[in-house]
Amino acid sequence: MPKVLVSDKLSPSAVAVFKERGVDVDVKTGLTPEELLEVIGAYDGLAIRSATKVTAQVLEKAHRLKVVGRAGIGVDNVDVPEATQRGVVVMNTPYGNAITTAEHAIAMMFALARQIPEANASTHAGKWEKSRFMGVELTGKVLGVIGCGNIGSIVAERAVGLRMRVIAFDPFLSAERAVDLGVEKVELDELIGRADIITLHTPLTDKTRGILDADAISRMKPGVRIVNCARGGLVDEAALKAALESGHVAGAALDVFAEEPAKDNPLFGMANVVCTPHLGASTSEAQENVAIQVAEQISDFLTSGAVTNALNMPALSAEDAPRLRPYMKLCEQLGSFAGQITETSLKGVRIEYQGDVANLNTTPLTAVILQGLLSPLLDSVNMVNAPVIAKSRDIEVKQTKSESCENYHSLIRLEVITERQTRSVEGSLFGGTLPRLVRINDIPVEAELAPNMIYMVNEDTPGIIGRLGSALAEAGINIASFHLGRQTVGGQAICLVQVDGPVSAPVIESLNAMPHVLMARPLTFN
Ligand SMILES: NC(=O)C1=CN([C@@H]2O[C@H](COP(=O)(O)OP(=O)(O)OC[C@H]3O[C@@H](n4cnc5c(N)ncnc54)[C@H](O)[C@@H]3O)[C@@H](O)[C@H]2O)C=CC1
Ligand SMILES: O=C(O)CCC(=O)C(=O)O
Repeated sequence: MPKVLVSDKLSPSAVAVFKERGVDVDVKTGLTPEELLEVIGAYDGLAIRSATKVTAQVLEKAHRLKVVGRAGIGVDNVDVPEATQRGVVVMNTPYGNAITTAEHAIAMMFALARQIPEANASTHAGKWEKSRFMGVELTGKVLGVIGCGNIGSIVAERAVGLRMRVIAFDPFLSAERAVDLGVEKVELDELIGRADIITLHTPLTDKTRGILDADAISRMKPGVRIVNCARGGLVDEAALKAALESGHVAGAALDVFAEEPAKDNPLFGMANVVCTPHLGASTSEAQENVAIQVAEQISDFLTSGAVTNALNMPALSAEDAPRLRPYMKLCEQLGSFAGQITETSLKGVRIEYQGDVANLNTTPLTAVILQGLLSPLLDSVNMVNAPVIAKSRDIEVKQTKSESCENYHSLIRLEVITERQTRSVEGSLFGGTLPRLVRINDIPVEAELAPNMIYMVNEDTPGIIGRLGSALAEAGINIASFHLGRQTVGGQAICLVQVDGPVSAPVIESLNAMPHVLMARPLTFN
């Protein structure tokens, strides 16, 4: 039974989902980084929010870990490239807390416009400072939304409902979507110059870090207000402080900070700054949504291989997973066959999906082919990191699909280009489930791939099979099955022999030394 660690505070519904779906679960919140390093090796899955930092060090110790699930959106607390390298799938729950976070941004905007936190504190203190808290109306004001994805677009819709004029900057916002939302799509400079209030809803990336820096702030309208419910690093806090002090920025509402937990921030204590401790996603509804969603996603992945909302792996629905499973096996074997007979460095890979298989989601199949191909050549390759490894090694991967297929319901052809030659291998499913090799280097053959095999290429002359049989008999190796194929009479021939145990290097050497043998290799398959 797969085992999952819940290391951040998640709704108890998550535990119920794990149990229902046959996953063993431990809840250990508040672990120190050292404690996490000690326990992580025992788990197949890790469910987190933002407190747990899934660092390279944690991943190094996580020998069994297959999946990290973030109950939320931002995964800046997970070393995703390192997870990918180690073949760990990283998932998030992209929609579950979007409404809640958008509502928090709207609440922050009102809090800022009407100075509600300060007025609240003053009233509780019995001061009744009615004339001190003069606010501004939001109706008719220009709201600049930076990042108009799930959350930004909900904020925009709500703001339109408040009769604000909404302008948005997002390189991926289409003109049609902008019209649907009732927002005006603008460039960043224009937004900065026109907005009365700016709200941020982008992820923190190398491009967005400091998107509101001193220069951007200096170009804003005097009296502008800034709301940040996305990530702390988007706004330069020192520049914001200076602009608040000078009065150029009238106020800021911040749910997120450059360093969190934020215990000591330069903006704390300023009169015109409203702060919340990263509460954007903190409603019971959102936490219930993301906890259930992350538990479902992790469980499905660990029990059926279904991949939902992964950031480093193609999606694979629970419906597709069983249909792809027999092809996965075939693809792994085709890749592994090609990898085991490849000696020089790989330049390119061409994959053709023909027939019924062309109608399926073939991205995971390509990932498995690459896994099979690279595994004999490199350590620790799996379907998560294989495409990344191939890319990092400049191996060009091309895939084509064709619904027509001559002799089979489905055929998968893999062509591997190395420095010295191009080899191909083709396979199909017999009876819809049984993987079979049907062609090697365009020579027809029909073979099931078994744990121990010998692959031999030879000249098609009499006596070869007899000598091969004798050599194996002398070495005490029992032959389970024999598969032959040839290009033309007297041309190149191939032979795939299934044997009952591993074949030693001296036996392979003796086969390679036989006359008319061009190549003999031991092969192993899972
Ligand atoms: N305060 C909180 O508790 C929460 C904060 N968040 C933060 O909100 C962010 C946004 O979440 P979603 O809207 O769900 O993500 P999303 O992926 O749906 O939207 C992000 C948008 O930002 C845009 N974008 C990317 N780079 C940009 C750039 N350089 N300039 C302008 N736009 C750019 C993207 O095109 C995308 O449309 C998350 O990345 C997360 O960091 C999310 C949930 C809760
Ligand atoms: O889990 C939380 O409270 C933070 C949510 C968040 O920042 C996110 O989903 O990106």
